[in-house]
Amino acid sequence: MSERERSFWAWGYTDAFPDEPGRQALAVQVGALLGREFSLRPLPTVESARLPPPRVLPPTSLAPISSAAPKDRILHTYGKGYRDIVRAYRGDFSVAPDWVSFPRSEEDIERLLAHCAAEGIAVIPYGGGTSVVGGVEANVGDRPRGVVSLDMRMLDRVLEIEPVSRSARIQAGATGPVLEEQLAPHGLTLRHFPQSFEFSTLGGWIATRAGGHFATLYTHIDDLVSSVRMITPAGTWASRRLPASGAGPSPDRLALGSEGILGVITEAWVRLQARPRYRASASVTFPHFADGVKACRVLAQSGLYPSNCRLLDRTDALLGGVFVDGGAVLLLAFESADHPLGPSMNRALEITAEAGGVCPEGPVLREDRGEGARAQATYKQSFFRAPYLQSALVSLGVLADTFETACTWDKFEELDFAVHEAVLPALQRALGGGVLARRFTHVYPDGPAPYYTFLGPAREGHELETWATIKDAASRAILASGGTITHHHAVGRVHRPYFRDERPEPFAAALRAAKRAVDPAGIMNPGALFEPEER
Ligand SMILES: Cc1cc2nc3c(=O)[nH]c(=O)nc-3n(C[C@H](O)[C@H](O)[C@H](O)COP(=O)(O)OP(=O)(O)OC[C@H]3O[C@@H](n4cnc5c(N)ncnc54)[C@H](O)[C@@H]3O)c2cc1C
Repeated sequence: MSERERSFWAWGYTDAFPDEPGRQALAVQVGALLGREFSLRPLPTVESARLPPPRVLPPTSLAPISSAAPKDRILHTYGKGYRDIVRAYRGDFSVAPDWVSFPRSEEDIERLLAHCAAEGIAVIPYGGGTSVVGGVEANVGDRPRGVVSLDMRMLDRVLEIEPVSRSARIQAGATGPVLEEQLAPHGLTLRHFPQSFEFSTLGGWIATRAGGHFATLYTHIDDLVSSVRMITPAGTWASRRLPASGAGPSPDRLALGSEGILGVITEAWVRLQARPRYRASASVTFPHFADGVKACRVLAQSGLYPSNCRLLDRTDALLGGVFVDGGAVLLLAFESADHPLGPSMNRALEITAEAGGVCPEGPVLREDRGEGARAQATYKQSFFRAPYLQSALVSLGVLADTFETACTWDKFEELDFAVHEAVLPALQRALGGGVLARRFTHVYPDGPAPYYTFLGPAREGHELETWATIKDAASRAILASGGTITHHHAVGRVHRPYFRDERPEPFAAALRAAKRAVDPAGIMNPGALFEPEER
């Protein structure tokens, strides 16, 4: 377990949170973008946190693995979405769980679930707590007598590596860095890098169907899992480890995206890859965003499968501190453990040039010789800072959040138009202005995954209502124009009403029936995916 202290309100470690000069610089940057001045607000202290006393306490048999200490309850109250950070910044921990358990074995989990089922206490599986959709929030309706947060951090080992099939059996509480560190000496990687990699866990990725950093091919955890082990209140759900199977509906597919409502995922066999040796990268600028969209579609349908194909509009690039002389920039990359990538990159640049893209600096081709850690180091530099900055923005009085979707290529233009038509006026009405930036995080042969960031000057004391208005406008626009309510952030509690509109009703009935079968007392994460009273 890490010695470093995690912030009780913001993203990440307290020692990595931007210092005062860093926040001043951010205030200047965001001030220039939003056309007004922002000043530093005082940072909250844990002493000012308000939380109710626990309604129930762990029984003696569970006491050695449990804690009802205020600090532990505070740290397990929220995920890390905008509304979580705002509530924690305000010191509002009114929905804190009654206690937190840290199981060390599957037997501990079985004992905990049996106790909670008998006593009518809700159990919320907790991986890294990086949910941005209220997935770990103890907002569980009126029925449960109490709420336990079940933190998986003690179960973080790579248990077995099977090199012939390039697979590993890994415990669900392993975070990205912890599991990669254990795979590195074997020259292997899971190669799953969500932006929350530093804290999110294998179990959380499976439970939310996480999407990794790579733009194409094996980037979703769905494709990297070959079997799952889950402890449900009704018994152990363990699938067989197979490369593929046509034996009826897949038990893994039901565990994937189950968001803690069926049971606790304890381990999984995952498919590994050799660490990449060859890399190629290039930046391509387009006069208009639409030109970049066209290039991405042709690239996604070309069979080249770039590892990165991240199209940023001008505002999105500016948010990352990059000025683009045009309407969009495409960050293009390939990587392989097996073969040099010059030909793939050259063909990709022909495609982007046909769509009007220019790559003045040309591609960069690299070959790593046994420097397995480099992928992670590069990833760290470019990716780890961003979440810290989002929390820092809250402390400057900036409303900043993201939302994401996926749609087919034929619907993208209409969806993008509808999102702008809905969000910009909502920002104007609520905050007197703001900006909306967009990018593609993933591209598929049949459509992109657009990802939007909105920012505006928050109205102090009204942050949550304003956020809800903008989020609702964006979500409705997305659903009305053929997108999904989430491409990789999951449903949780925040997307629940929109998920209801997206899913077929017979499927919802089947899922509710599956939950009743494995969780007859209805204790597993009530309120995620379904209304708490929906059973
Ligand atoms: C800054 C930031 C960047 C992010 N970037 C990405 C990204 O690039 N891609 C992406 O997909 N998501 C991203 N997310 C969202 C989030 O990180 C993912 O949903 C992630 O998969 C959650 O993992 P976790 O371990 O933190 O799970 P938690 O947040 O702890 O839990 C999420 C849900 O899974 C359930 N759960 C957790 N562990 C288990 C288990 N062992 N068994 C059963 N249920 C469990 C919980 O009950 C909850 O419903 C980001 C979030 C933040 C804050």
